[in-house]
Amino acid sequence: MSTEELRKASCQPLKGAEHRLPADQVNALLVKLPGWTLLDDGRMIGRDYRFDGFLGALSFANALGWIAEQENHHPDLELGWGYCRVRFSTHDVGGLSRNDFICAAKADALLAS
Ligand SMILES: C[C@H](O)[C@H](O)[C@H]1CNC2=NC(N)=NC(=O)C2=N1
Repeated sequence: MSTEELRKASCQPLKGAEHRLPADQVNALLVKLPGWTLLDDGRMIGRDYRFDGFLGALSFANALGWIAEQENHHPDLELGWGYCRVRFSTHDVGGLSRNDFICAAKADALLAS
């Protein structure tokens, strides 16, 4: 899947370990999302976004929150002055699913010019 395809895709309800992506697919998708890294022994992806102040970080977190509700797929967020730390994993599969990469691409698209 290309970055553009990920950005346009919708999350699907996924439950069960059979939906967990194998390492080769994870690595192939990560290549499409520069800035995102593998965390937690490959069970999570994350990216730290930088902003000029607090309001930028807060606005980004709010926009991402709206997307998360639409997609029913939710990030772990940590924010403060100048940064928003985003983490995705799929609790319902016990690791990474396609949904994490779709939402990561949508998060990036919020800031793309
Ligand atoms: C019941 C509800 O649909 C599920 O728990 C959804 C909600 N949002 C979710 N978000 C994330 N990141 N992983 C999930 O497994 C997940 N599951």
